[in-house]
Amino acid sequence: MNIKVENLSLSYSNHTALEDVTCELNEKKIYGLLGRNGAGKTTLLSILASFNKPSKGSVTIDGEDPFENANIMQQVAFLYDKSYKEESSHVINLLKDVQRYRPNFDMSYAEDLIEKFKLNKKKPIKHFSKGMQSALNVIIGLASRTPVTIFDEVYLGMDAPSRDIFYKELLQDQHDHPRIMILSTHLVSEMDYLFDEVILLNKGKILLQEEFHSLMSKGATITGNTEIVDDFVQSMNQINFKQLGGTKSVMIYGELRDDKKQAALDKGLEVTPIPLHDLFIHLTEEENK
Ligand SMILES: Nc1ncnc2c1ncn2[C@@H]1O[C@H](COP(=O)(O)OP(=O)(O)OP(=O)(O)O)[C@@H](O)[C@H]1O
Repeated sequence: MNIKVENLSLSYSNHTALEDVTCELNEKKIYGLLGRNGAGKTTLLSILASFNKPSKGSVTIDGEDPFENANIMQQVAFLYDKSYKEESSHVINLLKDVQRYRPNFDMSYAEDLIEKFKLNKKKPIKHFSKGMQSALNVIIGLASRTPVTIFDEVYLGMDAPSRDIFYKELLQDQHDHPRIMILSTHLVSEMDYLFDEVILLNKGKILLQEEFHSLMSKGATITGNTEIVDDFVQSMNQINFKQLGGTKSVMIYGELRDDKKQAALDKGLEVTPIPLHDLFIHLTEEENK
C-alpha cells in the first residue's frame, strides 16, 4: 500500500484548511499525526478516507484516486469521534454489519476485545457511555485489519486503563498484522512511544515528517552549573530554559553531534532527550512561524 498526497489544498468557503500539502506514507508502520487545534488533521484524514474531496492537488492510494472508489475504500478504515446516539443495535450485530464490507475482519479478535474493554453485549449501543463508544471504534478499527487504518482522536472519553488496553492491543496487533496505521492525537506525551514516524501539521501545512528517533535526536536538554551551561549553549538554538538555584537546564534544538555531546559530559553537564510533547509545543509556537 502506498499513500501519496501531492500539493493538496482544501478550503471551506473562504477558509483554507489545508494548503499545498505533500507527503507520502508507504510503510507498514505507525504514523503519529500531530497538530494544534484547527491545524487540519481531520480534514487531511477525511480526504484519505474519501469523506472529502480536495479543492486542489491529489491523493492516490496504490495509484488510484480513493474518492468514491469502492475497491480502495474497502481497504481504508477511518475511525473518529462518531456519535452512536441513534444506534439501537447491540454490539455483536453492529460488528457483523462491519464484517460484511471488511474482508479481513476477525470476529474472534473483536469478541476478545469486547471482553477486554468490558462492553455490555446486551445493551443497545446508544446507551453506551462516551468511553464505551470510543472503545467500540477501537474494536472496529483493530479487528477490521484494513491495510490502511486511521484513528482520529479515537480515545475521547476513554479512561486511563481503557486507553492503556488500546495502546497495548494496537502495538500487538500492528506487530502481528502490520499495516499503515495513522494516529491523530493531542495526547502527545502519553502516546509518543507508539509512533514510528511523526507528521506535524501546522496551520494547514506540513511542518515536518520524520522518523520518531531521528526527530528525538534533534533536541536535548543540557543541565548543570549555570555558568558552564550558558557557556556551552551560547551558539546553539535555545528553545527553553529552567533555573533552579545555581543549576540551569536549557533545551536546545538542532542536531547535537556526538562530539559535542561528549564535550558536554566532559564538562560535567547532563544531556537528556527532550520529550516529543515539548518539541511539539516549541515547533508550533506562534512566534516560530
Ligand atoms: N465543515 C467545515 N466548514 C468550515 N470550516 C471547517 C469545517 N471543518 C473544519 N473547518 C475548519 O478547518 C480548519 C481545520 O479543521 P480540522 O478539523 O481539520 O482541524 P484539526 O487539526 O483536526 O483540529 P482539532 O485538533 O481541533 O480536532 C479549522 O479552522 C476548522 O475550523
